[in-house]
Amino acid sequence: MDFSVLYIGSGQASWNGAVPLAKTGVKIGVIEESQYGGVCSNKGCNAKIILDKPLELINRVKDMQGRGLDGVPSVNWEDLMAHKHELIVPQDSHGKARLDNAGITTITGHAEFVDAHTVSVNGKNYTADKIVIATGLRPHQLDVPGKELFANSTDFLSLPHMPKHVTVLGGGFVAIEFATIANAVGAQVDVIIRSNRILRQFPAKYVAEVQADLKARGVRFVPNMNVQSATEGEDGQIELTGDNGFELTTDYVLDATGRIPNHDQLNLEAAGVKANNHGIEVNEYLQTSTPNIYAAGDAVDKKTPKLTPTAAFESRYLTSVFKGENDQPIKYPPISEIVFTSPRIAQVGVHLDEALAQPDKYEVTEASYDGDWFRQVENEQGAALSLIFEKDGGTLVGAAEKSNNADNTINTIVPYLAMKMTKEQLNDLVYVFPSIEYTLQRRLPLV
Ligand SMILES: Cc1cc2nc3c(=O)[nH]c(=O)nc-3n(C[C@H](O)[C@H](O)[C@H](O)COP(=O)(O)OP(=O)(O)OC[C@H]3O[C@@H](n4cnc5c(N)ncnc54)[C@H](O)[C@@H]3O)c2cc1C
Ligand SMILES: NC(=O)c1ccc[n+]([C@@H]2O[C@H](COP(=O)([O-])OP(=O)(O)OC[C@H]3O[C@@H](n4cnc5c(N)ncnc54)[C@H](O)[C@@H]3O)[C@@H](O)[C@H]2O)c1
Repeated sequence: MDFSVLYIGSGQASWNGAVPLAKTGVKIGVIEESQYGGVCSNKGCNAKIILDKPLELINRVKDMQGRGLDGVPSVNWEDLMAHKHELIVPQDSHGKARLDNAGITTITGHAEFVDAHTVSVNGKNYTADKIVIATGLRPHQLDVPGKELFANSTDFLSLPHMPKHVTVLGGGFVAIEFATIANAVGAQVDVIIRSNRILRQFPAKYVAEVQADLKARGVRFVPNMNVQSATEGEDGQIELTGDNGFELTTDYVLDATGRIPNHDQLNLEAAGVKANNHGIEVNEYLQTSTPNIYAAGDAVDKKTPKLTPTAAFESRYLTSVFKGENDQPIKYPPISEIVFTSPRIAQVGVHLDEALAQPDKYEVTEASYDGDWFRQVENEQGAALSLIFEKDGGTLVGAAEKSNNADNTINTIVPYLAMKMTKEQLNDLVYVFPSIEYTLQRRLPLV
């Protein structure tokens, strides 16, 4: 065999486990058809957070007007895009160097299965004892006449100039994060959603508040609407039609209607690997229907959120299995999630809406920050934290926050949940004062 372990895809689900495994002397190959490091590094999280940064800063500056700060800066999209390129373009070569430096053989090209132990790339066959499918997702394209006029998330992340009128299709993570960015940069933004709810996985109450805030800033939402066609007008604008005679003329359409698995291009049948529209089917050891073939990250059909930290966790889990250090099924810790709106919404553990629907099982307390002096230093209004306790035993099992600092608060709570800490133990922790964490501790109903 050419390799002990051969990874298809070089994203978070691959390198996080492949690099430490290679360092133990195991012979490893990684195949990548596009950019090394995968979506998050090159056309996902990293690029997005660079474009979001000025918005976050501007919102904080707005809150401080008349409280020590005068004047609100505006976003220079072209400069911001140049800054993004400067940081993101090298990620591909850094991603490859990370593998090369660990002694991993990198193979550039499109991989397809020949059989359960053989993968073909550019007409050459490579054999391996074990193969890990870590091929991720690609943007879904709405199937309507004129769909070629639509841009996707990758296009938006390299948009040279912000159009005057941006129309976003979808109400998920990408749709709402990018609508928030386009609005802050000065575009008129319309968001067309096929249902009447955006960001379904986040607490309805906080989502409604964020949506109301976006509306107040000029974002228009078109609920319960299916786009039916797009045509290009003479002036280069895009004319959309939809249900019940709906028409909209716009400069730019971002199709943010979700992401679909790449496994349809892997010739899985040759290896006997089962998959469906949601991803590769795996057992609780991330093993596919063919025992020597595993899958990790976004490529997997799973209930766990398809995020970078979960992909990295699964990759590290597989390494512990391959090293013979772990014979247990994968056991996910509480997974935290955040949507980068302004303010952010973040959550971990039991979801707030699920807890509110089961009052016999959960006790929910909401701690408003409006009366908290430290949170008022930045004059943020309407920030709130919900804590979910199991009635039986009183353990903290979930939390959700809507605020500029939601990421920090939820990250602070992650170990509380993972270590199943009691109220008394939480009370005994000592944090820097003043700080977000100290404030959080005072908001917890501890004793
Ligand atoms: C716009 C956007 C913003 C995001 N923001 C966040 C965020 O803020 N936080 C967060 O946690 N997550 C975010 N995500 C999700 C995150 O990017 C993914 O969860 C993560 O990249 C999954 O890693 P992965 O390794 O499973 O797959 P990927 O990163 O998709 O890597 C798969 C790799 O496999 C390669 N590949 C596919 N098929 C083949 C083949 N046949 N042969 C060779 N190579 C192949 C692909 O080219 C790709 O490089 C975002 C995603 C997008 C699109
Ligand atoms: N902050 C983050 O962590 C972050 C940010 C961006 C993306 N991501 C990840 O990337 C992935 C993809 O995000 P996304 O926003 O592309 O997908 P999504 O699944 O979050 O949202 C897709 C949206 O498109 C709509 N939609 C789907 N099919 C449609 C159709 N035929 N017509 C009209 N609307 C349709 C859905 O109702 C939904 O509102 C997710 O797994 C997410 O976890 C995470």
